[in-house]
Amino acid sequence: MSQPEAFGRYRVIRRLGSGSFATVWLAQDDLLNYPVAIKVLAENWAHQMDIQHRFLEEARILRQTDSTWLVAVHDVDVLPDGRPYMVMTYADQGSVSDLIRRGPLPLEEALRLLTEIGQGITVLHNHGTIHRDIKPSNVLLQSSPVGQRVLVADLGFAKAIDEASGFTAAAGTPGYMSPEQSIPGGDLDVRSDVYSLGAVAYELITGKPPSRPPVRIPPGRIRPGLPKELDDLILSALSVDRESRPADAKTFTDRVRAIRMAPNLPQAEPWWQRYRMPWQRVVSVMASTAVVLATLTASLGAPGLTLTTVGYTAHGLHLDVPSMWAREFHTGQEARPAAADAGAGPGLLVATDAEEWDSAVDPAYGVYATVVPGSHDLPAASGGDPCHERPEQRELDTGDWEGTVWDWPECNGDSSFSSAAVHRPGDLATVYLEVRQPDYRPDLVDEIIDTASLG
Ligand SMILES: Nc1ncnc2c1ncn2[C@@H]1O[C@H](COP(=O)(O)OP(=O)(O)OP(=O)(O)O)[C@@H](O)[C@H]1O
Repeated sequence: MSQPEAFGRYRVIRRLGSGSFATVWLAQDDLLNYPVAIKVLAENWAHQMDIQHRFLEEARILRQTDSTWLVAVHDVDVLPDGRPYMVMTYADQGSVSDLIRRGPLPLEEALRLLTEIGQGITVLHNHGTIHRDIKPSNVLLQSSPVGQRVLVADLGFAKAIDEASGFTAAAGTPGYMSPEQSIPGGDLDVRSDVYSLGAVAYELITGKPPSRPPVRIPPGRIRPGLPKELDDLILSALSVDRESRPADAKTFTDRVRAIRMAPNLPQAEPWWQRYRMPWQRVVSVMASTAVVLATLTASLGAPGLTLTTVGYTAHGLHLDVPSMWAREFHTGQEARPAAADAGAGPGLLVATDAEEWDSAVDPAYGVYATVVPGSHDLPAASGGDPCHERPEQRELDTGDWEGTVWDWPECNGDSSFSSAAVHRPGDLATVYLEVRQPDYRPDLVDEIIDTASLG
């Protein structure tokens, strides 16, 4: 769509973005000397009466609710070609999704944002409206004299359109939508929004949305040190059974506020996202955990990734592992039976939780490594199938290390698992490794292998 000069009295400055159903423009109200955001329904939808009706309905709700925590609609009109548009408050600081991408938020900041989002949704619930598409990209941010405030936007318009246009597919955004939303025509109530609030809370705190329901990993597993009440609240909001969720946005928000106001709110340093921190901060965090991590040092490996060097002196094996996994160390950890059958003896385990390393329900993230002397091959290393399905097998050559990697991109739902048997040309020893990580990143597996050294 080419840039129009103006919508009515509003002079267009630039396009802010497009969604599935509309384009949003930044414009200037020259009369009042104020910037506004103008959302114009896309041409292909604009001539369907039911969709026009929904568009205006969204504008009406936002006009009527007129809340500090919701995007305000100042005006609506129709262009000469029939496309309706609404004139909204301009959110000049992007969205919560942009904010999360920039790095981990201090817990206090995450809870403040969550409280404000919850207040916005409470206003909608009091108005008898279900948002239906709460996610970080639909929560906008605006500068205010006291800092920054949240503006909840986009009232589930996409969902409304799907219903209005008779699509049978379920709509919403995976990761944020409640299980009942994935049933086309499923009956929804305010507790669907409570589920999404739980998902947004999960992402604000851990940096990533929860897995598909049922969600089994509490946020405190990814960001240790969270108040237990917060873990419990988020998991209850994410319950598959909506009877187990907080009754509405207000109940949820009141509980977040109480946790935030409690004396001695912990920092709950975000281990999982530490690699996103600025470098200086990484150094100081590493220094403060050096006692726990014994003789380890921090180094930067892949762009943006903080690695901790670990050594297993029994085998002269050293390798770098992501610092956020290096919480517990076990030397002498038994190899998986199939690997043991192929000659792998006990090795080094570095993980977020050594006891849960092999748990199918709630696995820990980390790296297991051992050395098999006198061997060039470990054909059975992938056996024993920790993930109950066939792995993807690939050959690896890092320049230093050669061998085979077996990947299970989705291992029991909540993590990815890889095992590898690699050797250096000329060495009569094989290094056997396992990596369990939250997301499937084969590049990370390869990088860990690449950092290995023997001798
Ligand atoms: N009031 C606003 N102020 C500033 N930017 C806005 C405003 N409203 C929307 N935007 C931005 O405009 C873009 C398009 O928004 P829109 O709501 O149409 O779609 P979306 O939410 O990105 O996608 P979809 O509707 O398909 O889920 C987004 O990048 C959004 O952040």
